[in-house]
Amino acid sequence: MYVKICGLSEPEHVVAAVEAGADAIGFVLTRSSRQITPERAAELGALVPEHVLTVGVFRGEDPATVRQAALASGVRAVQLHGRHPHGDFTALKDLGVRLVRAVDAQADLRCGAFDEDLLIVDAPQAGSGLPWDWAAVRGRASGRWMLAGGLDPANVREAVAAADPWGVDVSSGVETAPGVKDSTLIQAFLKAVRG
Ligand SMILES: O=C(O)c1ccccc1N[C@@H]1O[C@H](COP(=O)(O)O)[C@@H](O)[C@H]1O
Repeated sequence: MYVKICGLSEPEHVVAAVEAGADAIGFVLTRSSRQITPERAAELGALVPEHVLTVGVFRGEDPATVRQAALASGVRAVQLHGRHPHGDFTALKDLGVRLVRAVDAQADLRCGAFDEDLLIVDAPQAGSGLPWDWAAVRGRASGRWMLAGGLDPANVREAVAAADPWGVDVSSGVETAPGVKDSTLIQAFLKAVRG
């Protein structure tokens, strides 16, 4: 099970996620309480080994803005959250990073349909921490797709059993307050997923 821990802003939490076995780490580079600058993301990314994917999270920005922030931060992937048109992914194809499409369950749920490398199926309200009807996506998404939205160490096994995803993605569920990550919760999440 592929695991992405998102919305990191402090070195200790980046190190905790890597040591706990995360496959991907997300830095929010768009307007949010979790937003960090591309320069901060570059500092944090320097702590992440090659085999772990660093992901810059964007929502609503145009491809030129995404490109600029991706280059400044050095992330290895960009996540376009929401209903970005196919052309936004095409425009970023030459950037040399992985492309991640993050959408709600009503969108096209075939990973690769927009030339993306990874797909995230999220709650209607991204980053809210609110659980949703995970079972509704079972059998509808295909390829390398991650379930997100309201996951935490206590419910992630139930969510995986309900939706049968290829991976999982969490932010709020490993925080003690909005935007405040907790290393113990990060470790507990990885342990709950991997057993
Ligand atoms: O986390 C944010 O602030 C955010 C802002 C803008 C777009 C996406 C955002 N987060 C994404 O939401 C899910 C995690 O949701 P949850 O907090 O665990 O319910 C994940 O895909 C993040 O990348």
